[in-house]
Amino acid sequence: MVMAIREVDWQHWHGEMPATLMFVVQEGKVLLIEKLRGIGKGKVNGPGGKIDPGETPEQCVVRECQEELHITPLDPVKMGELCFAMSDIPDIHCHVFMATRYEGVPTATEEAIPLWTDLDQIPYDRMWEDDRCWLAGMLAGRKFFGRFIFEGETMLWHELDWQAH
Ligand SMILES: CNc1ncnc2c1ncn2[C@@H]1O[C@H](COP(=O)(O)OP(=O)(O)OP(=O)(O)O)[C@@H](O)[C@H]1O
Repeated sequence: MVMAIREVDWQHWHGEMPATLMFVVQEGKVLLIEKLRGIGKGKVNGPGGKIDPGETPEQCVVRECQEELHITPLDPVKMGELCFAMSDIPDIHCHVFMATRYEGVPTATEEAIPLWTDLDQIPYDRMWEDDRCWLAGMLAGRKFFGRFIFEGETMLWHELDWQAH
């Protein structure tokens, strides 16, 4: 069977669901989570979630880290944006941040289990497929803009632009 790739008019695309992700990096490790509920339950990802009405992406990513891990990232830096055209859930527009400092102690909650991960041991086989395209480059300090088409959990198409240095 040949699967038709969904046509997406990216010029006029608008992600119905704005969301965020945070990657705290310290001493050669990145703070990932095993996500216990919501979209991508069971997968490894950064902490993050949906932006509430009236919230900025930065406010959201700090709140989500507080809720999911009981930490407050300090001075979040916006690293990129991810546009996900999804097949079975609303399209997601995700704002991705990094931080090198935080307050609090990463703590397991009902939403997430913290996983300090060596930068050279990222468990891509337990993560969303798109992470293979951008996560390593971002952790190396590069800013990006990506567009992806998913059918369920399978990535069918992607396009990634890296900001010039
Ligand atoms: C398709 N490829 C993908 N690759 C990488 N990350 C992805 C992703 N698709 C979704 N994500 C992230 O998953 C979280 C969903 O948000 P989600 O956990 O459902 O939101 P929130 O915590 O607000 O949930 P509840 O409202 O409590 O259920 C959010 O960080 C979002 O950026």
